[in-house]
Amino acid sequence: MKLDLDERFSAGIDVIKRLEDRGYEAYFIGGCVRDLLLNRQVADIDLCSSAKPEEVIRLFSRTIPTGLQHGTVTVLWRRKQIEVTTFRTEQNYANHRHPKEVQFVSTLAEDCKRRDFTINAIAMDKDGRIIDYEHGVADLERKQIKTVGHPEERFQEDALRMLRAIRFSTQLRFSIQSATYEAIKRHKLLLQHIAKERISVEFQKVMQADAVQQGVRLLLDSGIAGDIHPFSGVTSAFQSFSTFDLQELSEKERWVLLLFLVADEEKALHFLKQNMLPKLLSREIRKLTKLCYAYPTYRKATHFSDLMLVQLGQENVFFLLLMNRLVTSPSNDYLFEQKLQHEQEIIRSRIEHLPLQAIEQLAISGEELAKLYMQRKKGQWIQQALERLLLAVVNREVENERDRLIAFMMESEGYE
Ligand SMILES: Nc1ccn([C@@H]2O[C@H](COP(=O)(O)OP(=O)(O)OP(=O)(O)O)[C@@H](O)[C@H]2O)c(=O)n1
Repeated sequence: MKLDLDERFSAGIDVIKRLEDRGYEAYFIGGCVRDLLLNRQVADIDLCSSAKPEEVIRLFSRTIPTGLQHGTVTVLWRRKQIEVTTFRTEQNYANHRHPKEVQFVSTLAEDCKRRDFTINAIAMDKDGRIIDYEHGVADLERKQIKTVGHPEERFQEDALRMLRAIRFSTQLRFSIQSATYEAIKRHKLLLQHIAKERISVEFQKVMQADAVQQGVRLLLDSGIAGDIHPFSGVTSAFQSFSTFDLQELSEKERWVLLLFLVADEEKALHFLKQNMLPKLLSREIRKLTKLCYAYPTYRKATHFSDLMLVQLGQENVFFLLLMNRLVTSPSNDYLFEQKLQHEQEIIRSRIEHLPLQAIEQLAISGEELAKLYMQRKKGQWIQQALERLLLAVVNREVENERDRLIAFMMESEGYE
């Protein structure tokens, strides 16, 4: 088989050519070949080569020794980063983690034998010719994840591969070959030895995939979600999570739903922390999760008071409506979307008709209040006064005009 390579591969082709010019072998390998064959977006370009890391470093002017312990050097080539890994085996495993020292080999065939799955062991030369020692192309066609050689050996070498199998199955909507899957069930406890950062990278990819539900079901069925930290603390949340139509939800919504289903705020936030999501996303999820725990029962637009609408803001109220509808609707409710939209419409119209939409729109600020009452020490009373004014404006007891608000303050108890 020979493929046409477009510009995504051009930097890699240049690097291969230079290596070949110096008498080394080099090939595209792993995810880039797999994704090219599947017509998926190609992320990183990885090469494998007979050149040793120090030889790669010598041959290229700009390199980063990204993973010398695995024989990997990153070559910087025309604003692209190409990872070059020397042909190697997997040996000297300690505690089912990465090898202590790398063992180089001389042929591509041997290098392919040490790789995790057949679909990740397809090599391609610079002209687009496929070299497929482990019959990965047939497994791509069969849509199956199968280890190279004995699954036990591959999982003993690196237990994370069991989670990777579930992740690839979820991302690609592939099945897991039965011998591979049975070995996952048997050896799942080896995952206890894996660093939580690596586990969290794989789980995040499951949560991002369209078929997230398939992934969560596999995590449960294989026993990983029941036995392996950090999932073991929240197994029942996983069980109910797997019954939702998750595909329709954004990544953020999926996380908040899962955390809300934990039904214990502290436990949920602890689980979130252990998953090491990107900071911004994590902060947002944390905020929304806390909100869901603070307002667990507001599932109808009429259950929100006017004051709550202003205090929470439309976006947060919409989120609460969604979460509460999700956890209270039967999973086959075909009117789900219509009901949700109807509720959102009611909220939107109620907010529109309020005298003001946010506390910041009050015609007097906290600073102005502090100036008016110079004799008082700044403190909590300012916020309390603002909230009192907000309530009065929302209830139409006073108009949202500066002088009227001041007069209202003066009249009301405790503020003379
Ligand atoms: N535990 C692992 C990790 C990686 N690999 C090999 O190294 C390649 C590159 O690994 P990685 O970049 O983690 O994954 P990709 O297959 O490129 O997939 P993705 O980029 O989607 O993560 C894999 O294809 C596989 O051949 C492996 O054998 N065992």
